[in-house]
Amino acid sequence: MDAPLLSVKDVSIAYKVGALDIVAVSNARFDVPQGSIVGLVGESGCGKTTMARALTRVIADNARIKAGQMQFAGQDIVSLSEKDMNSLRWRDIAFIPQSAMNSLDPVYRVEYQIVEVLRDRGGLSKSAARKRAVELFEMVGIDPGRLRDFPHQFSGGMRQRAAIALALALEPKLVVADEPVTALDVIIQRQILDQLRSLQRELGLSVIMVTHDISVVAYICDRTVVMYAGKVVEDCDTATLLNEPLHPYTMGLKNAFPDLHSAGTGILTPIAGSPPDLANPPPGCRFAARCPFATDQCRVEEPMLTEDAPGHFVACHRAVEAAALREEAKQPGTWGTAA
Ligand SMILES: Nc1ncnc2c1ncn2[C@@H]1O[C@H](COP(=O)(O)OP(=O)(O)OP(=O)(O)O)[C@@H](O)[C@H]1O
Repeated sequence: MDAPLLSVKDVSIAYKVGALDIVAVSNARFDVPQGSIVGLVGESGCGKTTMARALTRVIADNARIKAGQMQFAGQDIVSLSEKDMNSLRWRDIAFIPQSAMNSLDPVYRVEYQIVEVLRDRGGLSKSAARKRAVELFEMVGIDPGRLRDFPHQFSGGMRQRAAIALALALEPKLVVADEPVTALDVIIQRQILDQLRSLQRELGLSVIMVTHDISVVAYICDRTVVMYAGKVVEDCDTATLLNEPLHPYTMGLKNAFPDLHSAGTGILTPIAGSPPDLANPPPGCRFAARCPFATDQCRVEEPMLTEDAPGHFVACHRAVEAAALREEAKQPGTWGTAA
């Protein structure tokens, strides 16, 4: 088997707020195989964006990567000099933010912005960059006649496509997309995800798709990493994750989202309660207070992420009983009773 394009190993990232250390990502580990789409999924605040941004090393001033390695194509992103990291950005690792307005500047025409990236970062001449901008717009399904528009003249879906075009400008190996379709309606979401999928196949890209929505993961991701309160709790291929999840949190997430394929008529069951305070996380399993299956052991002893079956990682003391727990998890009453 090929070496993964990216290998995240025991990464911890903390924010300093006054005297507090908020450990937003704690000992995260996962791989991104070459040419695959890997979902990073979990509720708001679980550390997905922090993890994703750390891959480009564009993190908040008060954030620090405290430990771990991020091996990307043989280089450790954590220990690269700022100069080397800068040459990796755009060219090897590109970022698509949640709001395209974070990558498109409202005061410049879209063409100018794409051409600037191609000239500055890619060393293209002005005429070659203009030609490439036309190709990129065609690639993401926007009429190149719209290149001279300003971002505000685009619909939300077009802006997001333009942000994808910008990210793909220099043919990166890895695209990190942070909730790229969250702000859009479901039909446009599907169109953009389909487009991203076909571009990913065509160009042999690897993609990290950050999302809180497990239906997005189901729709597009080959593998999925589930995060809870800064920890990776499950990581496996998406079909297994959806059909035979081992972690109760994954079981709960599945009940909580509509299916992107369906009209969304199924009954949704939220997971009662909220995640713990990351400045003062509880001992044991961080999900225990909301887990309908938690035992005394779960409340005191932290479960380690272990490989339960080849390529299937889980951090749960009760993983061996998962088949029975999955049946219980399907009952809506199971989820309202967490302490
Ligand atoms: N600049 C910051 N300073 C202090 N704490 C922060 C900062 N940015 C994020 N956090 C905290 O870090 C934790 C993880 O946030 P992060 O944005 O990575 O989560 P997320 O899963 O991407 O959530 P969302 O989907 O809401 O963006 C949260 O508790 C958040 O409040």
